[in-house]
Amino acid sequence: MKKIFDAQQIRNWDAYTIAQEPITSIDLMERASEAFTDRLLSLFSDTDFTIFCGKGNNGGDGLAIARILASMNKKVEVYVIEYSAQASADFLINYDRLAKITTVHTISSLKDFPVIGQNSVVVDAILGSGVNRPVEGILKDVIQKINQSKLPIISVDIASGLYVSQPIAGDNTIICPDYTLTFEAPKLAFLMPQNLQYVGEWECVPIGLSSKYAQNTITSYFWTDMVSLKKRAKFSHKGTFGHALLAVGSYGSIGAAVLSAKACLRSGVGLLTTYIPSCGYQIMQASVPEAMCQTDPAEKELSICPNLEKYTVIGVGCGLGKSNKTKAFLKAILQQAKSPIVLDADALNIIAEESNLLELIPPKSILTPHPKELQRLIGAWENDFDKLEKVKVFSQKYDCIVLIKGMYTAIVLPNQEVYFNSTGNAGMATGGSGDVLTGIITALIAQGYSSEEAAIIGVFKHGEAGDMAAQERGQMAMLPSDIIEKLRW
Ligand SMILES: NC(=O)C1=CN([C@@H]2O[C@H](COP(=O)(O)OP(=O)(O)OC[C@H]3O[C@@H](n4cnc5c(N)ncnc54)[C@H](OP(=O)(O)O)[C@@H]3O)[C@@H](O)[C@H]2O)[C@@H](O)CC1
Ligand SMILES: Nc1ncnc2c1ncn2[C@@H]1O[C@H](COP(=O)(O)OP(=O)(O)O)[C@@H](O)[C@H]1O
Ligand SMILES: [K+]
Repeated sequence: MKKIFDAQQIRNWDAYTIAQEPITSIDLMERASEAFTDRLLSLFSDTDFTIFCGKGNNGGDGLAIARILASMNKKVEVYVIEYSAQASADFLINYDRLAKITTVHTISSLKDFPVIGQNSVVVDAILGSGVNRPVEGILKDVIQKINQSKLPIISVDIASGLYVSQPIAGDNTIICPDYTLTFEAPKLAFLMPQNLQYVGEWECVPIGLSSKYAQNTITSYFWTDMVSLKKRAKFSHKGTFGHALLAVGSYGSIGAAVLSAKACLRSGVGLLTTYIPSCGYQIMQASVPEAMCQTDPAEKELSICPNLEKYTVIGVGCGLGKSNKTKAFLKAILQQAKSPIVLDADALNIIAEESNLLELIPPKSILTPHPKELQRLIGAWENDFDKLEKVKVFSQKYDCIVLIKGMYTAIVLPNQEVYFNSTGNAGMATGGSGDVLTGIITALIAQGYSSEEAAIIGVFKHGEAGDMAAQERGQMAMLPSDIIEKLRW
């Protein structure tokens, strides 16, 4: 698990490392630039480099990177954009160091903009985490020119012009990089779908910032890049791992019920009962023999709430449909449940339509909407940051855990913490993947994980299995069933 910090916290992290390691600020810049260059060269070994620098520390990095590349006999051209009379101290030191070994060009107006060789990659070191307003004048012109260059663009730390943890206001001009190599930790901006073009592929380059600072600094944003699991006790028995009920399926969607059931069983549940419409009985018994199966008296839909007493946890919604009878069933299940419920798909759509049901959601329930379902629940949003804020309000108000599913699924907790998931791929964007997730999370709660843990771990393992399936079959060929088959615990 990594913490995600805002721009001010990043500045403090830098300062804390300098004071505590101790290391001078210029040496820290050198370390960052060396780490960046290492990774840059592993991506682009046979190219020339054209580096555009601002006059703050991001520009200072650019100058140091240029010097390191030049010392390796790489062909490098460096341009400093003269948008301000001010320059940071470490920029000036690196300027002097570089000017001793090569020419440093300046760009004061667009006529200074170079013709860039076609074998070059562009390194964007204009503005970093210090950006605090939209770019104008020569900065804007240069950024536009770079974006038009059609050459690969690699941003140092963050694309110039992009805010670390704020939405973009108006029509800002921002570098559109192919890659962002960011220092130490992910930035919130990278995880917002609306910023895709301003991030490209991204990865963290470790530069040895203080781990103590990271431990002691409070944030509400986290990046889940690993999870830890409870050990399965040696003398355990099936009763140890809970009895889950999956109330799922309707005529034409028994497949959703089967997928959620299989995923639940592949995720360590002690006992599973599926509660499905009668039409699904034979399908379920034949395809998931490990699950017990109870049927609703209605042929094609769920209509009556079964006795819930013996169940540790309930998952409801996959393939449910929204008939009036099913709405009544859902209301009854919400009223009778004594513990958190995992709510997915049509269970969420019904709740969105019948807002009086919101108050009935048991505390610490987990809601797993995809974007459309989320919009039905919370209404439209202005941008991804606004969406996050709206979900936080919802989560706190109804004391429930809400997932914003998709790439980097966000798990929003009632205490206002948000966990962004690092696993998963676009091969999972196919009907049934969400049913698999519901089964996984339900199984984890059955085994005694808290709702918060179950959501974070379940989403991570779902994505991890999806990544393995994609590796084996390719994103286009993989099926939700493959995700289930690839689950490893
Ligand atoms: N994190 C770390 O630990 C490490 C970080 N390092 C590096 O430092 C970078 C952050 O450096 P930084 O703070 O000097 O900010 P940076 O982005 O270069 O901006 C400079 C100045 O520009 C200004 N300005 C802002 N917006 C503007 C605009 N639109 N148009 C015009 N001007 C604008 C604003 O000054 P102002 O004009 O407001 O006084 C601002 O202060 C970071 O991204 C990373 O690359 C590494 O070296 C080592 C370890
Ligand atoms: N581009 C993507 N990258 C990573 N994960 C994705 C992507 N698209 C979808 N997923 C994941 O796949 C699942 C899809 O869920 P959902 O849309 O509810 O599917 P369904 O309702 O058909 O079962 C979610 O867990 C989501 O996070
Ligand atoms: K940059």
